[in-house]
Amino acid sequence: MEQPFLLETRSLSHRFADGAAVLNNINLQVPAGAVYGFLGANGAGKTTTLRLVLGLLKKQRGEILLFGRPLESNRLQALSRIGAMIESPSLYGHLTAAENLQVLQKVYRCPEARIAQVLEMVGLAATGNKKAARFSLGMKQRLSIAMALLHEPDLLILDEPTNGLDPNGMIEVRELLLHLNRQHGITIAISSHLLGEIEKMVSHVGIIHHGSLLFQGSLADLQQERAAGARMILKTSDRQKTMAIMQAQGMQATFSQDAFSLPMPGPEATALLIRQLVGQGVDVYELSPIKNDLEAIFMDMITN
Ligand SMILES: Nc1ncnc2c1ncn2[C@@H]1O[C@H](COP(=O)(O)OP(=O)(O)OP(=O)(O)O)[C@@H](O)[C@H]1O
Repeated sequence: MEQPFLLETRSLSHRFADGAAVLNNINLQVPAGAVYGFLGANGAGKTTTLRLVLGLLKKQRGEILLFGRPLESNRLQALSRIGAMIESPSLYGHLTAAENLQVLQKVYRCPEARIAQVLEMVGLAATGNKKAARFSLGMKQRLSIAMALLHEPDLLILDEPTNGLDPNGMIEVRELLLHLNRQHGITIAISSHLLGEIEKMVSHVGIIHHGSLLFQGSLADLQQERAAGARMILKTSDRQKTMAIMQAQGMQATFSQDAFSLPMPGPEATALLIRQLVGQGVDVYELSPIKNDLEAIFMDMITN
């Protein structure tokens, strides 16, 4: 039977020698063909997870499966199918893009023609004699991605590849990754703390918080989950009357910082609420849904 996940972890946990557990039972599932966004704030445990997956850290508890087989019994073969960028790019500034790639091409012993191919794939084919030190940060990131692509991997694992980039650089990298996924069929796992940025490119999301996976699924699943828990903000001129009217309608509202927050009612219940408020002389200053993007979902998930 074909294994549907290129990367999977089961109950992966980790503790550094000097401290508390940093990963608790992480069950990542990266389907073939996905762009999987691994989201979490700084220190949530993304890099530790990715380092474990690549065998850069010694596994303590749980299982890691790459291409459907345990990492430990299949390490070299699995890693030969993975391109990774974990730490910030280590490029030779005094070399051109092609020369940087030549260094690795000799290590990997892949055909020299592959260099021109990957330069083309990442949009650096026209950089000629320009030294890497003079590249923009976005170009440097793309060159690092070219390095990760040199041995024709099926899976790219990128730790915060848009970190430190300006908006144009982020767009460049995002478009490149989408191109690699759609045109070259490469599955991508990308970590980020930039929620708005990643939302535009991922098909699947895993959200990690304090070492635990809070959510995993497709972007559509996440939005659905969010819609089920959608809330709205209500500001009026009279707190007591408003609360009484809402309670009479069976609405569970909370009040803080001069506004009510309540589960999004249906259109009829909303209309009735407004009619009753106005009918009892209460002015409605604001009635608005809480922003429904990944950022809001994430905030919801980490504050609840
Ligand atoms: N070598 C180490 N020794 C001890 N603690 C560590 C080590 N590396 C990471 N940590 C701790 O483990 C936790 C998770 O760190 P990790 O780097 O995995 O988070 P992250 O989500 O990748 O965040 P960032 O984006 O800041 O790298 C943090 O509390 C961090 O301080």
